[in-house]
Order: sequence, then C-alpha cells, then structure tokens
Amino acid sequence: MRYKSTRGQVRDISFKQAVLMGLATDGGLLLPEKIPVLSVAELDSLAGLRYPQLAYAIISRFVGDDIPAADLRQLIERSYASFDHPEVTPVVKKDGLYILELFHGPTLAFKDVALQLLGNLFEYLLKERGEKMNILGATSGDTGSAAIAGVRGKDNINIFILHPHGRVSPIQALQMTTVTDPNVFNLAIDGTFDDGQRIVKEIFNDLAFKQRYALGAINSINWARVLAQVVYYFYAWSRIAAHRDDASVDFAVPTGNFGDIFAGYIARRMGLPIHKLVLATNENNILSRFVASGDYSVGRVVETLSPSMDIQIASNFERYLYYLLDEDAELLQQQMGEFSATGRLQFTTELLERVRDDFATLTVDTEQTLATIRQFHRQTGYVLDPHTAVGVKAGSTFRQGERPMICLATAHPAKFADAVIRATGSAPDRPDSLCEIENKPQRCQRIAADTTEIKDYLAKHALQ
Ligand SMILES: Cc1ncc(COP(=O)(O)O)c(C=O)c1O
Ligand SMILES: N[C@@H](CCOP(=O)(O)O)C(=O)O
Repeated sequence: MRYKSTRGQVRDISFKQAVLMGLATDGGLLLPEKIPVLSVAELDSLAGLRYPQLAYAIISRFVGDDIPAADLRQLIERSYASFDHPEVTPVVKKDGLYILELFHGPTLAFKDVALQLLGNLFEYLLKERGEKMNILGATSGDTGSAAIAGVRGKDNINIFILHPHGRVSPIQALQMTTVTDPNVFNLAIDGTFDDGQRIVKEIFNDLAFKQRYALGAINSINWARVLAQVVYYFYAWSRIAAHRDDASVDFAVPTGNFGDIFAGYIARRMGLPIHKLVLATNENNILSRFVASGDYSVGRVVETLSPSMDIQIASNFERYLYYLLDEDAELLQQQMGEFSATGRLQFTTELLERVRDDFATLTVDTEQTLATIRQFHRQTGYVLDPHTAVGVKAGSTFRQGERPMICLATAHPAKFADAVIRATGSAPDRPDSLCEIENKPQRCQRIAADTTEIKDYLAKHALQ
C-alpha cells in the first residue's frame, strides 16, 4: 500500500513514512493511493471476530508488508488490552437506537481507540530506526489526554499539547494537566482550538523546523488516526447487521474536525453497506451548513455544551473535498487557497447532490442537546454525554424503518458532568480513573496563541 498527498506533491510513500510524516510535506493530507474494497464474502467473514482480530483484518490492508504480520497483530492486541470492556467498543440498544460505546479506553473518549495504537506504533517505529520524536498536537479536549495517555513515559518521545485555555471541561483539563511525566508538556493557549490547529499546521509547514526537531502528529492529520477509527464502523456493523437480508445501516456521528465521520466515509468506500452517514454538529455548524446548502463559510467559534466540537475549520474536510473533486490535486489546491483567502467555498448543485448521497445532517443547539440527554435518561436510564446527545438527536431524526441507526457514543458522560447535571438534575457516575483527579498535582504552561512563542518553547524543551 502506497500513500499520496491531497496536494499532489508527495506520492508513492509507504505506510510507515506516512505515519511519521503526519502532515504531508506539501501542506496536504495523506491518503492511500487506492482504497481496498471488501467483497461480500470478506465482509461476512468479519462477523464473530474479536475486536483486535477485526482491527487486524482492516488495518493490515493499509499497511501491506511494511510491518511484519506478527508485529502488527501484537501492536494491535497490546493497544486494546488497555480498554475496560472485553468488546473494546461494545454496542448497546436503547430506545430503538444502537449506541456504539467508544469510551472504554484509558481517557474515556473515542480518541483512545486510535491513540493507544498510534502511541505503540510510534514507539515501534522509533525503536526500529533508533530515532527520537517530539509530538506536537492541538486539542479541543479529548485528543490531548488520549495522546498523552498513549505516549506518557515512553522512551525517545516528548509530547507537546496545545489546548484552548478555559474552553475545555474541568475534567478534560485535569486529565491532561495531572499527567506530570517528564516527557509531557501541556500548553494552555489564549485562543480557540482553531488557533491551536492553525499553529500546529504552521509549525509542521516549516519543514526545516519539523525536520530539526523530528516533529510527529497525533491529530487526525495523521492517517493512522483515521485508519484506526475506520475499524469500529466495521465492528459495529459486524455485531448488528452482518447476515441480515438487508445488511445496510446508518451511522450518526457527532462532528467537529471531520475525522470520525471521514473514517465512516472510508469504511463506506471500502464496501461497508452504510446507507447514510448522519453528520451532527452543535452550533459551530459550518459542516452542517455545507451539507444542507453548500455554504462552507467560516463563522466565529462559539462555546457550547459539547466543547470538543467547538471547531470551525475542520481539518479532514480537505480529504473529503479531494474525493469530491475526483482526486484532482491541482483543483483541490486552488480551492484550499481560495478558502484561506476568503474563508468560504461555494459548491455546485451537482457536487451537492453527491455530498447528500453520502451525508444527511442536523445542527443540534444547546436546548436540544439538554432535552435529548434528559429524555433519553428518562426513557432508558442511560446517560448520554453532550457530544453523543448531539449525534443521538440527529440519529433519531433520520432513523428510517427497520434500518439500524448506529449512534457513535464518543465520550463518557463523567467528562461533562455540568451538562449532565443541567439536563437530568444529577451527576453521572464517575469511573475509577477520575477519582481524586482534582487532588493530583498539575503541570501546565499558559502561553499566547503565537506560533513564534510556541516554536521557542518547543526548541527549549524538545528531545534532540
Ligand atoms: C467527545 C467528542 N465527540 C465528537 C468529536 C468530533 O469528532 P471529529 O473531530 O473527529 O469530528 C470530538 C472531537 O473532535 C470529541 O472529542
Ligand atoms: N475534538 C478533538 C479535536 C481534534 O481533533 P483530531 O481528531 O484532529 O485530533 C479533540 O478532542 O481534541
């Protein structure tokens, strides 16, 4: 399997090179040169596999012979041994909807699914090459703690995570700042997640700096992140719909940076019978406006009950746009240039029809989010976190007949207790990993949302 960039200047690189490159050196995002398609028999053979086995069946198609099979199997097994549920990502049925629980990893959000694996992959690749790496990432709350949990204490890796000061939930902040291992550096920036992601991309685009400090990416910029997230679409389908006469399903996905739902789009292109991907956003709804009316224009980031989705400029939109433009890298580059200059893109009716074949969409506001948590709790006793509630509201809106609607439960409600208390009147149960978290020592540096200052900080603290 070989990889290429959406911007056309990087091509024919291996899986390992793609993982280490993160952001493509031409400023684009990496994609496989060809997406493998599974036959019906191959799809059916997934039913009954344990999660790590199924993960191997999917991931190995994108790795090829770049990593020996036994090593890849072992990396995958080890990555999912840290989950507290034997199924890793179990599916439960509630109120006619299927809830795909993605929060059984160490930091209680779906990011663990990919970042446990990516942490182990980095360690493996660096050991093989005898190299060191400085990870640089931005978070709106969940990627940061999951990435830190994936690499804390590992040899030859330092990690620098930018989070927007005061704009993540108190538990999300503590899950990052209470990790005081010497290789972990938390930076609270005075700005939004979009500022953090822009700074990260600017730093990666300084190729001399990137090379000098051996920078690595843990955001969904990194193809390995998207790839690991493709797996649970297959897993959920294998548990619910394999062998049904009509094996098609819908997925409802709460969306911010467009990584999770883009993984679903890849699964669909691989032949998984996904009828629709329901793209659910909070009030930061640039993606929803795009699907509904072709209006892809940046607004101001507003604070909502689902802070991890308080994002306007969704990184993986570029990957989707590349496919929408029939893999025309030149046209893609033109469009991205126009978007940087004007903050908007306009789409033809013909392209929009194609978009609507892939996605349905709904914007879910604060009142609807609270009402969904409240009603779902009353009817089923099940507590949704506010991000999941955004997806559940959209999923129940678009559920059709007998076709299973699978809603991605992206975080544990205990990470967002304030919203849950507002909706239900009581606090969600706290998993053991959060007990006493408020009393632990913390380490975090407040810093301006300024690329030069952050580069200076990195240069002082990077492994060399
Ligand atoms: C809990 C939670 N739900 C949903 C999302 C949205 O996922 P994506 O950014 O991949 O669209 C995020 C973060 O991005 C998140 O942390
Ligand atoms: N919601 C995310 C935002 C970053 O997205 P990523 O998938 O590109 O890492 C977060 O929790 O940080």
